[in-house]
Amino acid sequence: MDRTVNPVQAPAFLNGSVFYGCPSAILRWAHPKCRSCFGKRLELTRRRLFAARGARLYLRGDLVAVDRVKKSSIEYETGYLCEGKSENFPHIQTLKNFPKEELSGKVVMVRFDSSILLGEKLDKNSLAVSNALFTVQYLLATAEKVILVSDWKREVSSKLLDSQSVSDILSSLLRRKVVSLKCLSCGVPFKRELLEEADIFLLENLSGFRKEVANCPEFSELLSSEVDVFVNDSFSLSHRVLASTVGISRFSPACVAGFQFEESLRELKRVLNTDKRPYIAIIGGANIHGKAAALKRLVSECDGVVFVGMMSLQIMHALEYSIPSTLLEPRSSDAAVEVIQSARYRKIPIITPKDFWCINDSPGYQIEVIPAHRLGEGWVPVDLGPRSLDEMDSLLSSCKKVIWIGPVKFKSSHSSICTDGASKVAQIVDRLAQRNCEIAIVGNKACSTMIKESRSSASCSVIENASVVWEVLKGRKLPGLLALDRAFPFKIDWTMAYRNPAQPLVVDIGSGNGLFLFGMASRRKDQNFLGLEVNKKLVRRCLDGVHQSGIPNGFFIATNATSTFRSIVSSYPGEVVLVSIQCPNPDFNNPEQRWRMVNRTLVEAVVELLAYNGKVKHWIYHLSIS
Ligand SMILES: Nc1ncnc2c1ncn2[C@@H]1O[C@H](COP(=O)(O)OP(=O)(O)O)[C@@H](O)[C@H]1O
Ligand SMILES: O=C(OP(=O)(O)O)[C@H](O)COP(=O)(O)O
Repeated sequence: MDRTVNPVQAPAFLNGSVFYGCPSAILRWAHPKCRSCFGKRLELTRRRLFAARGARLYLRGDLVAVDRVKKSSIEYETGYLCEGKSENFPHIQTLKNFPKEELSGKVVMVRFDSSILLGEKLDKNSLAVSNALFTVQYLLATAEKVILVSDWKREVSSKLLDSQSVSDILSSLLRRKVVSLKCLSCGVPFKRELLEEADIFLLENLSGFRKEVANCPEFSELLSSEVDVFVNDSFSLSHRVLASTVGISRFSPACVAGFQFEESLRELKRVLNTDKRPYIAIIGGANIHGKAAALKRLVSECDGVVFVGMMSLQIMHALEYSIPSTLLEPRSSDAAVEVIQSARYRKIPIITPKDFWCINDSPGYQIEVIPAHRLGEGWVPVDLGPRSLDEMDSLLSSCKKVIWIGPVKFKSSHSSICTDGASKVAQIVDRLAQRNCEIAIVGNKACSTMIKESRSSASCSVIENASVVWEVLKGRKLPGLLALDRAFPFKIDWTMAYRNPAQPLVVDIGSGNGLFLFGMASRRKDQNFLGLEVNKKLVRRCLDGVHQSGIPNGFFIATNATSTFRSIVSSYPGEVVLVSIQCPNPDFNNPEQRWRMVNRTLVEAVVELLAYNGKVKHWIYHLSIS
């Protein structure tokens, strides 16, 4: 793929002349506003820093060098990284918008979603299946070779699914011979001649490779051998960092979303839309502690919350109902109290079941409807009771949007007893759909119950993999999505950027007005300097400066460095010896309000790409990662 994209649509200005007297030269072209603000800004930043209590930052008074961050020394934040309340989904590259002529004669790899194409009950008429098949058929018609890759359960309904049987299933779905290709287990990149045999191939089952889950760069590189364009069509894996979805974007000249991926992203946006009011969330499932951040967000956006699964018992415990300790989840009480407090603060109803179908622990157990306050008497809830369903029905009757996320399910070894609470919730929701209420269904069990019970033709937004939605609700970025960021240049022509692109590279993230970069570049002619800055105007001005001064070792790209650092820097032919991050937004006190430049995605990419003995520098203060 030879397409070169300059993200600022500016030519690379290199006229061969040498750049002298850097500081004054910079001040000549730097915007007057930037000049006068610069000192002030640092002072303000310093003050903000002191104020940021609890943040693990300390001042050093000047530029400090930190030894290369060792992977083992990083203790990643295990809580949620809130990066703004709105999703800020990146504008991804899509197959639909990818120039057809760029596909011609190319080898394209499709990472498909086995839960769609190899599902036990495959419905060829479903939108997901037809979109997934369309991606492959479209590529068969436009590209030269198609390589399919996925992970799948080795056994489905006691039938062993080896690569050959999956090839056969795919052959019959696509009405085209799919040939199995065995190259991953040998660990050697395959030769292009191997592709002469057919038009479409299937690689081995990725679930057999630990390097896939560990996102090993060598494995991503192996996967991408001979691949010109990578198409990700497995949206349900977007919350995970896999070699075949995220790592591969480092090695593929172009990465785009397939038709099914694009449609799922659209669906996700519809699910999260909060325009219609009143908006009620029906929340099922367990693990209130792990979902605390997501629940806080739902409570902050909804006009009412109804708990229908194990989480309801944790909330009820915090509301001082007597709940047997065997039904309480570890570390659940703080999260439950926070959810209740947030709901009270917003004066929105928080509904827990008023009664349950329960079994007792006596021999030959009985099943009965028991009011919520009697749960402590040896009764074990197995389903929602009729009063609970009636209350839900009346609360929902006037709402205009409902999200149902998570199963109506209680922890019980007697779950085979079918009292059908989930079906009754689905019937309530279906009646709302018929009355023009916008419906979003999230999670496998909620979706399958809804499909079974739906009598209306009204459409619902559906996301089967609840984890993706929970992650977004927690405020996390989806790594699978970031890997398809449209801002990713297909390929940077480094020979246009630098006179000698083999020199060691220094990257300044958030290069702003370029002062630092120009200063360094004039002093160290033996290194190249790259500024990554999100503000396009500043970048244009910096590129003008490069042009006017003829500096041979400085270059700037307008981009969101957080999501594109990996893709841009990984294609640099030389070593990355220094990454400098100056004054990253220190406003830790109110993370929800601000876009955080330094986050897990960026730190991981820096750690991965920095040369051995490379350094990370912070201006004014040092961000302690441990
Ligand atoms: N994700 C990002 N990618 C590239 N540059 C960024 C990003 N976020 C912020 N910047 C740039 O980094 C510089 C410092 O940003 P920031 O710490 O937010 O300070 P300020 O409060 O001065 O904007 C600014 O020039 C800003 O435009
Ligand atoms: O919908 C859900 O599960 P499901 O897809 O099995 O029905 C849950 O919300 C998923 O939450 P979990 O990821 O904590 O199991």
